[in-house]
Amino acid sequence: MFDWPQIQTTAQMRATESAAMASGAVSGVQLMQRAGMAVAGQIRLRWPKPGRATVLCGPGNNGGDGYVIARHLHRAGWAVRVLGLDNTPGPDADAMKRDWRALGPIRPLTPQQMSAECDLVVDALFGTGLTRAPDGDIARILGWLQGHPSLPVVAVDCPSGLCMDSGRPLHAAAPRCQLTVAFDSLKPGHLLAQGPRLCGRLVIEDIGIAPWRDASTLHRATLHPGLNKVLGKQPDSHKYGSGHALIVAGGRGKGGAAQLAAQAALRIGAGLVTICPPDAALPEHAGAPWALMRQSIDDAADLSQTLADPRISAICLGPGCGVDRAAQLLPPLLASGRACVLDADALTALSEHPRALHANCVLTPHMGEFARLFPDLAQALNTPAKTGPALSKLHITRQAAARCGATVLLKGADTVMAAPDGQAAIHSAFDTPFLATAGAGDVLSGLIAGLLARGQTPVAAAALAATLHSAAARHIGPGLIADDIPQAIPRILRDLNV
Ligand SMILES: NC(=O)C1=CN([C@@H]2O[C@H](COP(=O)(O)OP(=O)(O)OC[C@H]3O[C@@H](n4cnc5c(N)ncnc54)[C@H](OP(=O)(O)O)[C@@H]3O)[C@@H](O)[C@H]2O)[C@H](O)CC1
Ligand SMILES: [K+]
Repeated sequence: MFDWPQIQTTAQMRATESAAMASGAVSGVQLMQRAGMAVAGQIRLRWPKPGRATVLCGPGNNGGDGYVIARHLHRAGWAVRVLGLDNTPGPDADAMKRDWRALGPIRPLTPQQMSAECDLVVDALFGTGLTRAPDGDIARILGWLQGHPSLPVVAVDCPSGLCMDSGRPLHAAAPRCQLTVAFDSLKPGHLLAQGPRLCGRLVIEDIGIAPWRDASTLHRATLHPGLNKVLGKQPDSHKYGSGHALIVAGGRGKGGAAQLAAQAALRIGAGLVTICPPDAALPEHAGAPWALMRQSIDDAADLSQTLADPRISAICLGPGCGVDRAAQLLPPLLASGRACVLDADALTALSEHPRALHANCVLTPHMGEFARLFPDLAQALNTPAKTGPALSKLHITRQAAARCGATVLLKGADTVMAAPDGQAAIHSAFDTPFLATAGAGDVLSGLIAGLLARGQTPVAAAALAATLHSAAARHIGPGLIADDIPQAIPRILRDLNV
């Protein structure tokens, strides 16, 4: 999707790594050397003056990376203490352990060996192989780190104790790291749930295994310069070439939400946008923006008649609409097969009166709305995570999309969108908490409607809209009100050279 970075699950990472090694192009030890060297390089870049490092090496290959890191930091003049286990790790990690032993001792991996007299801790305890909550001495070390929050921790691949498939900690004391250096690809856990808070600054290092990756159906939705081609228009374009979005509005005194959606659809470049309140509320929509067209829709028959115009390419139903009105308008809307966004009151109507959806629908629930539509999935996510891979927001969104046959965008600081065929994207925006404000969701629905009108596929429209929405919010910053977001879209488009 749009050249967005691939995200790989831990199972996919293992398969990629195995395929790379099976090809004979690279060995496990070489991969470990590259991984460890990359982390040491990132540490030296950010802490140019050599100091005192404690490297915590776990029982698997993550620990193997730790021994490589220790060796490189030692060579760069750092005073390095290594804490590791006696038991034999895999052959690659064992070889790296032996190389370190030629330079320095390995102390027991116990909390008694932890000392605040150091400048940096390297967490190479567990990576993608974590299957359960750490216990015993390792759990106590994690607790010790939690008790020393001012000590910088650099995570190798991920903070230990965090499930990389879900972003859910399997242990309450998973460390809050300053820097995480991950290998080859993002994993879902870097972007979901607690992952972003625990990872700190995230750097992905290429270790040369990209050619062996399976084509992923999961991407990170993010702003990048290539989007200018997606969002740009041809010099000879005609307004109908960019589609016609219809935004259904609610009754008297309830038109604001639809206005926000309509302005967003206009700003993102739908050729025409018409706002459709019931006749009694039409006068309330008389003012600016003058680019917006108005047409009353009173009932299902009115909507059917309006949708007879094939140039209407997307409909947004739900914001400020009223549950009864949404329930009344859903049948003709769904029967038309037209691309549509179903939000707010349309989602409540759907949860009260379930209806067959189709592949051109985008549902945009927040967690509360999702729980009303898919109670079993929401409840499963609420069950504490004890083993990895733990159930994630990604899993339940994919399951919901497959079950209802429509694209589902599950909102949050980590927004997940999934299509019924499994295509999915994660947009992680933990830096825009001020987006949790009245009307912001209506703007998101309008952006999706505008992009659907312009011909984007449902999952692409949802992922692009989520990305532009948070970019616009970031541009405005704290103090933002939802009305500001559509106004900021032109600035984001200009920055993208659209
Ligand atoms: N992907 C790549 O291309 C590369 C990855 N590298 C690094 O390798 C790790 C993944 O290594 P792996 O050995 O698969 O896993 P871990 O190091 O995370 O450790 C798993 C071992 O620990 C055991 N385990 C799991 N959970 C626990 C727990 N709670 N307590 C104790 N032990 C646990 C597990 O064994 P079990 O059979 O007991 O489950 C494993 O033995 C990756 O993250 C990268 O850092 C390469 O170095 C470079 C290429
Ligand atoms: K780690």
